[in-house]
Amino acid sequence: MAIQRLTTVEDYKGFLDRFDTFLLDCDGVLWHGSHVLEGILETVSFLRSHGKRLVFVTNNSTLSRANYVKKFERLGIMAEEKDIFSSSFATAVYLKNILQFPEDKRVYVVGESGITDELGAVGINCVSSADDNGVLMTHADMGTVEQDPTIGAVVCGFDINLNYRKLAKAFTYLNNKEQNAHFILTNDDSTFPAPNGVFPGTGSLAQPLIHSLKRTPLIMGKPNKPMLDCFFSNYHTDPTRTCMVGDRLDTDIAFGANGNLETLLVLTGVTTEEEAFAPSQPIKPTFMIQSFGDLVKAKDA
Ligand SMILES: O=C(O)[C@H](O)[C@H](O)COP(=O)(O)O
Ligand SMILES: [Mg+2]
Repeated sequence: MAIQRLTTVEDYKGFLDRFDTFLLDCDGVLWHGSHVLEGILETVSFLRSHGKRLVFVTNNSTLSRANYVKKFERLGIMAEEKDIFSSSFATAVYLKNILQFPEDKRVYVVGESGITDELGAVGINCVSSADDNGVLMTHADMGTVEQDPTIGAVVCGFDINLNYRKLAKAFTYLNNKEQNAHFILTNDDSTFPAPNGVFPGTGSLAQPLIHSLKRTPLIMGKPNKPMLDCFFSNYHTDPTRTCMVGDRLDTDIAFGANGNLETLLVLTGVTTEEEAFAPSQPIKPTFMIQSFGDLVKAKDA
């Protein structure tokens, strides 16, 4: 199926008239970090004024839904926790409901507060690696990394303070065959969209553990089943009138396809136009637009 490129005001209006609900990826669609992209605030207001429902579905595990609400408000977008689905939330739901994680075990978290906050909210005990932020490890320290039999899982997410000490602890817990700790990634995005390009993403940060352990982790976020189940069990929407909007083919657009949704690829994040149109590219969006912020021009139609 050919990708439908949206370029004119009439294209924008025709596209918007097809849908009642938009599942919006965040990094690379709405913002880069704390920089909201051009036209986004106006488009969000325009869509809501026309009765469209907006739901936010992000692989970024660094914030809890409660803190995402604060970020949205700080950046000028009203949002409620019930409309935010993050990979940290999907991870908490999976550990609680699917793994039925035992109460006498703990999760070692290589990541930020989004993970520890969401796991704590469902009553799962965590050991945060934040205590090792900035802690330099020496060769003499190698013998100080000990086993911890209370660790039943290691969860890895985006951790801007990742270091050798954290990796050594995670490796120690995951390499103990008797302990049989679960190895979980909140998501495995290879890169992270930033204002001036991309940086290594969560999936790349976990490679030292994947390579050294020779273990394949369970992955929670888009396009995987835990995030799909987390969304569709909490949010009931008509799939024929719902569009997934994202900047990555291998997470957002694949997630939409896995949920039998039409999809819109934006070119303000990771995926380039050349990548999307490459004949060898197996994942194709339904629609493509330069920026989600362009859609506000439909008001001139
Ligand atoms: O490295 C990461 O974790 C991802 O790049 C980032 O979190 C993506 O977030 P999203 O685009 O799904 O909002
Ligand atoms: Mg994105």
